[in-house]
Amino acid sequence: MAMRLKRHVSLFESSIRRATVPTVANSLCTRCRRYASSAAYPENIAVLGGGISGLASAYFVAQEFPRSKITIYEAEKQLGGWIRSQRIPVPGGDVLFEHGPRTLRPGRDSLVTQKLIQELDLVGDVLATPKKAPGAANRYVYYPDRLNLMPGPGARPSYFDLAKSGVFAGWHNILAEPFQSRRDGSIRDESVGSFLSRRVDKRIAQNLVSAIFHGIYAGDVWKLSAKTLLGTAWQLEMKGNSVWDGWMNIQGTNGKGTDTLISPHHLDVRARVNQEIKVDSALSDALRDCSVFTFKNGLQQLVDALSQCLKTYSQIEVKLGTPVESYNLLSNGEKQVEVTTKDGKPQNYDLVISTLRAPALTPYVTVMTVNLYYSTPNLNPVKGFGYLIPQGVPFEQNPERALGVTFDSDAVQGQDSAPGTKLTVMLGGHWWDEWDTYPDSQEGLELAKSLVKRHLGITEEPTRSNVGVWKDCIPQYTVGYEDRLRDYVEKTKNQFGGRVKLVGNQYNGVAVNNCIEQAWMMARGLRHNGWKEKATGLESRVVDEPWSIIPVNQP
Ligand SMILES: C=Cc1c2[nH]c(c1C)Cc1[nH]c(c(CCC(=O)O)c1C)Cc1[nH]c(c(C)c1CCC(=O)O)Cc1[nH]c(c(C)c1C=C)C2
Repeated sequence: MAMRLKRHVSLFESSIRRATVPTVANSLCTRCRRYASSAAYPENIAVLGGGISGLASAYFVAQEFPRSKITIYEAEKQLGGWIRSQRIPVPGGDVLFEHGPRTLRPGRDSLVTQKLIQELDLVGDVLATPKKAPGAANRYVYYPDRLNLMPGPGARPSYFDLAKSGVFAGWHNILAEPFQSRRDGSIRDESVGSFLSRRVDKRIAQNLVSAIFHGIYAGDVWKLSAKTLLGTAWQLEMKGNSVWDGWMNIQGTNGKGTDTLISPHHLDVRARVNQEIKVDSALSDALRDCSVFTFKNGLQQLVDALSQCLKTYSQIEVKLGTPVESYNLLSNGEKQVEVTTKDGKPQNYDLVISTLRAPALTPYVTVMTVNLYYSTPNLNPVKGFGYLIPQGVPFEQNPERALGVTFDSDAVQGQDSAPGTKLTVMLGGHWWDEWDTYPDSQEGLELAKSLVKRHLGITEEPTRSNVGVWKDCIPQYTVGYEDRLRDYVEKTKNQFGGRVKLVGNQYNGVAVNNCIEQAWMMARGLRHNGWKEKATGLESRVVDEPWSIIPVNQP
């Protein structure tokens, strides 16, 4: 703990040094700082929402502006949003139940998360699952009435069995893709399902790709946006007469092997991350060749370490159980934003970072997670990461409306002190769209037990279980998202003159890594008077510029 605090203090001091040099003149004149237009830094900042996006925003903004007072408003009594890990006592020890997000991916998107892990001194607590471990390599799709092992590094499925099940039905039509004419240029967007049906085969969307979209978005491929979620293929289609032709047309552009396309926003993020983020070898070695990673006490360890760290900053105040009702730009000439909470009196801020939901931008889905622990080890006859259930599975094979099951005792090892078998059944998502009420805990448990009995043959009663309903937890980037985002960014910029910055899982991806990266980008953009600019922080995300061609392996 002492070491952690020392590290925070030294980071804090170096931030103060960096921030003090250009602000000396203004810091001498506190009266000047009262007026936002001439102030060197925002005196009062509000962060709306205490999930991972809000906490990471407060952390990175505090590094940029060590003299600002930062208030975090959180509606719940607890920080961290739906990242929630719980230790449950069981006979012979305890086990960790993960209710929401459970693992992180180690790719390029995780570099800012890695920086955070280092600064919070969590490197020694990282648990990485090697790519070749059965808990990573064996990924299954349930179709139509059995588990199918998917091909991948370390997994050798029987191609005969795969062909027989029909899970890959329609793939041969990929050979005809180059001969399908490209879309009409006036089409602004379409669903993932429609795009795949048009370019390849409807069965690919129904029986296979919908499973992957269940695993990430718990969403419906017939509603999710191809332009947003299959961006590269969507762009390539218009670079030639087909996706394949577009791909061939961009090859050789850089003269350095295979080329690909990258959006202006991702190019910007990549350049800044490469320039500024350095990861120590201790962490990069720990994450080399790993498929996913988490912490000894689950993902909540990251939230807890971040919250503890923020508590050591005297500039930060956390208001729990304080839902924000509204925020409005004041017309007092000082460009301040008035934040009104449910019970409190309004407070004025020079800058607001909102991670709150924007209902006009995306709908949400609700997911039920049912954690099951059995004290019998190896109860599950299948070893692996888990399985996903595509939309094309017949109703009688999935009357519970489940999305998939993770095999937690295989996927992450080193969190539990008691042996046994741990699974999580995920239900609902888009299947529950328009539902007014959801199954209660008892019904949820019964649904999960009936599913694992039919799919995995597990009939034993779980020793411990937990059921959670996460209302509106995953935003859905549905058809037309890019246009709605552009309008929303424009409207927010004009309405608040740039004094409201936008961060969260509604903008640049739903993964924890995406949220942390975006918080860092936002905070970084506040430098050098960036906080005063008439911008929301998402301008590069909605810029109307062509995608760039870069080598696939460009760092
Ligand atoms: C707890 C429910 C969640 C579901 N999706 C997410 C959560 C938190 C968010 C999410 N899940 C995955 C990603 C991809 C990238 C990443 O950073 O990890 C995101 C943003 C991956 C994932 N999660 C599960 C699976 C099978 C996958 C697929 C890809 C892979 O092979 O890693 C588990 C799982 N998550 C959800 C369901 C329904 C589910 C089922 C087993 C919804």
